[in-house]
Amino acid sequence: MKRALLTVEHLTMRFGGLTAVDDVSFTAWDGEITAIIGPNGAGKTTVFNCLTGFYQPTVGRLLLERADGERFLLERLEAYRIGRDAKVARTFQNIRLFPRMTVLENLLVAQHTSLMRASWYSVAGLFGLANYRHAEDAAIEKARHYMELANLVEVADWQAGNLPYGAQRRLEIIRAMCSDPVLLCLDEPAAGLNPRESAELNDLLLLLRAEKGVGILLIEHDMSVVMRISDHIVVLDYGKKISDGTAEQVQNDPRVIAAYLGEEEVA
Ligand SMILES: Nc1ncnc2c1ncn2[C@@H]1O[C@H](COP(=O)(O)OP(=O)(O)OP(=O)(O)O)[C@@H](O)[C@H]1O
Repeated sequence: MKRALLTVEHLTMRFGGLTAVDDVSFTAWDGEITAIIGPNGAGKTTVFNCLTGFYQPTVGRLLLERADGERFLLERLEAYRIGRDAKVARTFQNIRLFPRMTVLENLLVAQHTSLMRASWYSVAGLFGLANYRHAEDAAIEKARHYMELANLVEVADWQAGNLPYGAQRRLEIIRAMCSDPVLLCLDEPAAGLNPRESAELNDLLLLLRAEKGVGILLIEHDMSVVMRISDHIVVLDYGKKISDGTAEQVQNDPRVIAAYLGEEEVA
């Protein structure tokens, strides 16, 4: 049965006289891929920024309900608690890896918090404590597992900044997964990718959904990605929600065709 993971109610964000997001409500279901689409300036990134604590919404309730029953009102949490406690992870439009670290090191840094906890936040923990060694082994194993899913094992020792662009995008996504999120928010993950890299991105996101059951919320302009992998699409235009449904429903919605997609792209 479907379970609501994120329920957005009446989200409104004003910047002075400009209403960037205007009374938007939608649900993202657990274990599903939900896309937020819309023309430039429609308010997509602002929705993400409200969800991840960069902006305090002017109005609205952002309820995250985890499978264990814990509930979080994201609009009341500071950004670090949205990541740490509510388990919402995010990537950005521009890639933010550590370019001089290797692929593996990027994935281990992402698990820094659990490693520090195992070391009891003290250098004593680093010298021979079984607890720490186990945590370190587990972190390497988790990194290896995600590198396999993202087809990055062979480049584990490459500096991240030397990877092809598509591989950097996939690394960023699996780095976010290393924090065990329940909701993964991806801001234009296909931006700048060639068709082959977009297909590899699709494969990775479908694998993460199938194997990890993580809920994915993505902003994307690339319709070859959106229409192929999304379970559910929310369309914004001038800050308002104009459509909400499956890829087929949204593609056939005259308001979407008029506002955004254009008949050519729909075909
Ligand atoms: N911090 C801010 N201060 C003032 N206006 C802002 C701010 N952030 C966003 N806006 C405005 O809010 C509107 C929505 O912007 P937003 O970036 O959310 O759109 P978007 O749908 O993500 O666009 P794009 O597809 O181009 O990234 C735009 O008019 C933008 O100029």
